[in-house]
Amino acid sequence: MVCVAVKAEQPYEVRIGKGVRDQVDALVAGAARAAIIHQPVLSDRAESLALHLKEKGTQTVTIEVPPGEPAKTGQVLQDCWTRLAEAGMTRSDVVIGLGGGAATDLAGFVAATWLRGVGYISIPTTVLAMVDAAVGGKTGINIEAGKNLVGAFHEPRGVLCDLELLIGLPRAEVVSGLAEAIKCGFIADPRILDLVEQDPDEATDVTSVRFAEIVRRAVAVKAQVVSGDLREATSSADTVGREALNYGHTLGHAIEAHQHFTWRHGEAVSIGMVFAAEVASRTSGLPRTVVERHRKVLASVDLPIAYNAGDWDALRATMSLDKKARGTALRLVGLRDVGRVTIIDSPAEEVLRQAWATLDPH
Ligand SMILES: NC(=O)c1ccc[n+]([C@@H]2O[C@H](COP(=O)([O-])OP(=O)(O)OC[C@H]3O[C@@H](n4cnc5c(N)ncnc54)[C@H](O)[C@@H]3O)[C@@H](O)[C@H]2O)c1
Ligand SMILES: O=C(O)C(=O)C[C@@H](O)[C@H](O)[C@H](O)COP(=O)(O)O
Ligand SMILES: [Zn+2]
Repeated sequence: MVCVAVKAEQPYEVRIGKGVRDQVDALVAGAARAAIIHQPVLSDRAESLALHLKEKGTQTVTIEVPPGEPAKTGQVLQDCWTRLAEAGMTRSDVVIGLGGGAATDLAGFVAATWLRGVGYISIPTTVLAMVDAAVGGKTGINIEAGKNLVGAFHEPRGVLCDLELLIGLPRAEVVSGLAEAIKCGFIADPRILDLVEQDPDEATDVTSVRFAEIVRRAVAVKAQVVSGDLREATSSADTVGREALNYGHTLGHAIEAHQHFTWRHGEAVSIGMVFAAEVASRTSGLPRTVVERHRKVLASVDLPIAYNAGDWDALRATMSLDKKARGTALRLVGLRDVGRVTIIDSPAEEVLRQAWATLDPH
């Protein structure tokens, strides 16, 4: 098993291995009640975890939420609060999030808001949630106007990644998670790019050694970046903190909103990274070879690299609600080279349009 430490007010570990869900006991210790918020596909596992905890003396309630983005809504949040009230959850009790990133984002936000904050344990069950969503304490929900516009920072007590849970995960979901791993490759660890490029098929095989190394490396990047800038508070053009993890997300999130949250997050981020690279090649000296490397490595695992379903002006307006924007200035994460992140402050509208035009598949 691999343990990756995250520095926070209360430091915690991301544990990656097989059977790590058995380790939940130590994290629940001291809580009289646990609420397990899970996606429908995990209902059997949620029930067996609940039974296990009951046998150890912890009262449990299981709360099933819709699969995917429909879980990240005000209505579902409110339903969860109602269930916690019915269960009599107190400040010494814990919420457990079991599922993909949509479920862990929601469950973390439930924990952040219930009684102004109770303990939270994350058990991610998708690639994307393991390498990204479950780590770092960003929690929240979407509103129609945009992605994750309502949320809080609330760090988990621990993150348990059981790679065996990924067996049976649809390939499209595996690949969506790889988009975030590839992002980590471009911003910090080029070895991840090598691992995908050398054998894209094996990279998408969740039972392979190659895949396990990609996951470990991506988690290490996420943990290191988050540990250095927990609240996304420090960034300048030369020293970029947690905002680096938002590479590809300014356009990516706008696409998700315009597609009414029906797209996979990683697919939208994939297009967003190509866009950001195209902008960076015009503003920050990113070599064209690196821009083309984006297209090649993303396409090698069947991630989308083109987009023609959008009205630019509408997408551009949504991008203004990106959380990195300050005042009227759009701020984009860019690269000077692989592993050299920069902030592109107030890019010229013409440059954005040019980068947008390169996404046209025709
Ligand atoms: N908080 C963060 O730092 C952060 C980081 C990255 C992404 N996110 C968020 O994460 C979300 C995307 O997460 P995701 O890609 O995991 O999507 P998801 O949670 O929607 O899960 C994808 C699908 O896989 C199913 N699923 C989950 N586990 C499964 C399993 N073991 N086997 C089979 N099916 C399974 C789910 O029911 C769902 O239908 C987005 O909302 C995104 O904004 C948050
Ligand atoms: O952890 C972070 O910080 C990230 O930006 C990781 C992203 O992959 C993730 O999608 C995050 O939820 C986006 O954050 P947001 O602040 O733009 O909503
Ligand atoms: Zn993301």
